[in-house]
Amino acid sequence: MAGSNVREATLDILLKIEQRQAYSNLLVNETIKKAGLPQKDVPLLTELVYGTLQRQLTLDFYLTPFSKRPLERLEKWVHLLLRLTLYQMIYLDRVPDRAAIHEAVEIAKKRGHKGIAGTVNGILRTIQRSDLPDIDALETEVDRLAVKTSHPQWLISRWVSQYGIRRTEQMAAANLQPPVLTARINTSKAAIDEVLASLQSAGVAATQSETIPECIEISKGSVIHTSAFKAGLLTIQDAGSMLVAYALAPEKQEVILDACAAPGGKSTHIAEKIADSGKIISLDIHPHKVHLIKQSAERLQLNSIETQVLDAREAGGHLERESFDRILVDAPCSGLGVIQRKPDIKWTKTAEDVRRLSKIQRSILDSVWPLLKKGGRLVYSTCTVDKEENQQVVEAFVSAKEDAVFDDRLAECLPAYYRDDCRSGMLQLFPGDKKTDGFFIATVLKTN
Ligand SMILES: C[S@@+](CC[C@H](N)C(=O)[O-])C[C@H]1O[C@@H](n2cnc3c(N)ncnc32)[C@H](O)[C@@H]1O
Repeated sequence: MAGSNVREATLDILLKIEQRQAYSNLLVNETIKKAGLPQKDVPLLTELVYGTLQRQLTLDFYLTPFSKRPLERLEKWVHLLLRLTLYQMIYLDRVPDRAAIHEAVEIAKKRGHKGIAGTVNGILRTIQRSDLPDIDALETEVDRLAVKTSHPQWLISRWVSQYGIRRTEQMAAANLQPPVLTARINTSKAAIDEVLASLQSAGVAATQSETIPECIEISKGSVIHTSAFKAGLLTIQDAGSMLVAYALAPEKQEVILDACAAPGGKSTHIAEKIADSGKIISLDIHPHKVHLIKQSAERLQLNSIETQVLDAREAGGHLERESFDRILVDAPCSGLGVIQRKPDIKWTKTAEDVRRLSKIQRSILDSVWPLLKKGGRLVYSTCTVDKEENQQVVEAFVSAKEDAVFDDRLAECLPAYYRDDCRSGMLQLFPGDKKTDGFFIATVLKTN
């Protein structure tokens, strides 16, 4: 595929994301599969889609003074083509500016008319000759940080009010870095060294993580076509997610509820931890997603997982009271901790979504609580850093239940590297801090 085709494919993906037709990660994977892109083009396509999406606010800030029309009044594809090209001019050293501009003009000629190609050419060539506008001239610290790190202003002010400016700077900067790709090895089936060697022979470069025993960090190559993956020796999972099974601390033969389980990353980890003994009931509200749990369990040859399509807010009325030793609520959330992997989240989620989700999270907790045995442990987790979905949900829940207390043995359950960050049965992980996504884990005990 020639360079302009990669850029056209990128433009199509960006347009679909803009029209909210799908999430970035799904579209990139689907396009790679469908278009049968040669392997050598995949890194460039991935970089162009994610890079342009990640940097879009900064790019628009730079483009604005050079466009006669306000950017939002340009045809959408023209606006996206300008963003995509400016991204290459500013952030991709390996693409010469004139090549990026030439490709853009060719695409504009093909998609539009001569006039549009001329406008695109004019804007980009003027930028090439000029100084970019100065972000530091913006009035407030929040505005400067928002534009510099390309995050919506509302989100930066929200993080500043929740965590202060330092932490916000750190998170926002980390979100612009390429994410660390990690996988979990099923160490009951194979030694890490064996799996690493098998991956290496398949062209995958990976090393064992220094923080979580069964975790490997992948620096090159794709694992899903390897024989080790097909044999069920590993699962792609973020390091933060791996900590959830630690926090739950399941024991052999126990009966466990995973209330929001698809695609099954944590259910399968729990099953691996208890050597596939006991029973894990894995619920999800979406039938097609429940299918993914089944597929994972099959690939990993795990028999202890039973799936059910069920709204966890109604689980209390469908499952037996006090029948579970442990319950995991890995709740639906805004995903504001995984912007590094899914940059569209920062442009699509709103403060209203956070509020709406926090109500769902609370009602799931309320519904499953009666199902937990006395003395049992519930783990609440999310992949967001927002306090309204994390501490505030779980603190309000615990204070509303007479038989619920935070379980401050959380730290003991976790690998040493994470222990100091636990506070009264809760752990908030931040992007850019401990090589994980932004992730929250709370442990709650049901008193006798
Ligand atoms: C954070 S994801 C779970 C990820 C999963 N635990 C894993 O590790 O692979 C949240 C899941 O909750 C599901 N969900 C959303 N609302 C739900 C509800 N009311 N009841 C049950 N599942 C729900 C979503 O379909 C989604 O699969």
